[in-house]
Amino acid sequence: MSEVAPVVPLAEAALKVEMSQAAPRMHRTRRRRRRRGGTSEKQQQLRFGYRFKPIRLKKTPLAEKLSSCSQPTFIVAMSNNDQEADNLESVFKQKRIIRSNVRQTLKSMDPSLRSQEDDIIQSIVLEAPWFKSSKRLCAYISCSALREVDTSKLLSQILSPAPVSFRLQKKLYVPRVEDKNSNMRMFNISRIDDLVANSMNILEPASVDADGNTREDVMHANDPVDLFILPGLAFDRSGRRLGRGGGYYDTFLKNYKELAKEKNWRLPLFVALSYSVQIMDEEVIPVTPNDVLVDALVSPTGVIPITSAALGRGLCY
Ligand SMILES: Nc1nc2c(c(=O)[nH]1)N(C=O)[C@@H](CNc1ccc(C(=O)N[C@@H](CCC(=O)O)C(=O)O)cc1)CN2
Ligand SMILES: Nc1ncnc2c1ncn2[C@@H]1O[C@H](COP(=O)(O)OP(=O)(O)OP(=O)(O)O)[C@@H](O)[C@H]1O
Repeated sequence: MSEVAPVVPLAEAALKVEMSQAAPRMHRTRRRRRRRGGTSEKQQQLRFGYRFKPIRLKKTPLAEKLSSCSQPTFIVAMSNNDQEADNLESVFKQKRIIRSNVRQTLKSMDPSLRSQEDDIIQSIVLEAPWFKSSKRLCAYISCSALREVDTSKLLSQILSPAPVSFRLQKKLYVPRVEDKNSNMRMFNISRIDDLVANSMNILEPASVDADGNTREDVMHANDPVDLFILPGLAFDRSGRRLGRGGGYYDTFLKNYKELAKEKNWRLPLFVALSYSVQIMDEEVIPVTPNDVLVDALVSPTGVIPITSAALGRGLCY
């Protein structure tokens, strides 16, 4: 809907979100990232055919002109709702472009490299003190057709019976899609055999076990989760995560964070597993207010701690 708006809001309205393909500027952060072995813009150009650059609010010529006017002017402008819808549409469009490019890159990844990276990533996790000390975990069941980082070794380790005299067995919750409206639950399982393939060919638990007992839903558990192991299509070094577009994880994580706040629980650590080719520079992935940031990434080159929560829990490079 259109409405009359004064000049200043219109100048702001004319600020445009754009995905720039402009020439790169070499700066300190980027040089630092390159030293760390991150995905440089040049590498992104090679992999994806063009460079992803952070989304920036850019002043259009109209905005420039309007902000230099000294007299108040009234002209027809878009309503705030229309602008928000436009910005969201632009973010979703950019997400679709990145998804499509990363899917292609993953498809062309050499299977033996993928399998090596799977092993390294899982070994890093299995050896990590923050993993060893986690008693309750939520993890995804990897789907190789989707080229997701393998979690099978992690899951079998988590589910392997602990020696009687040893520390407590870990408790594992895994996702189950409830409907097409971004609703997902996390159910406790104790054996890999508890899983059956869903319509998307991803293994998931039935809501009742083989004996007909209702499985424990993590949202009704008495104790907090220590660690989430998250999937995703792409990640950036500021902790942004691009999923497969269903909104399942973002919706779930938002609800879980609210539950933890209500119960006064410490927040879990949110850790995503990523092949090297899925990691992008800081703030390259566009986000909406619904997107939940991850605390750290585990890639074949090591752990990338992002938030103070990650550093506080002892995650380091
Ligand atoms: N292993 C795993 N389990 C998970 C998720 C996940 O990402 N990985 N989910 C995370 O949300 C939920 C399921 N969401 C999913 C959403 C899309 C697709 C999928 O097959 N997407 C295709 C594209 C389909 C299309 O565009 O029509 C793809 O990504 O290639 C799979 C699972 C819950 N369980
Ligand atoms: N917390 C939320 N509440 C309601 N809807 C949400 C929430 N988070 C995401 N969505 C919706 O889900 C859809 C997909 O969102 P988005 O593209 O960010 O998902 P994604 O990060 O790719 O997927 P996922 O979170 O499953 O990995 C969007 O329509 C978005 O509005």
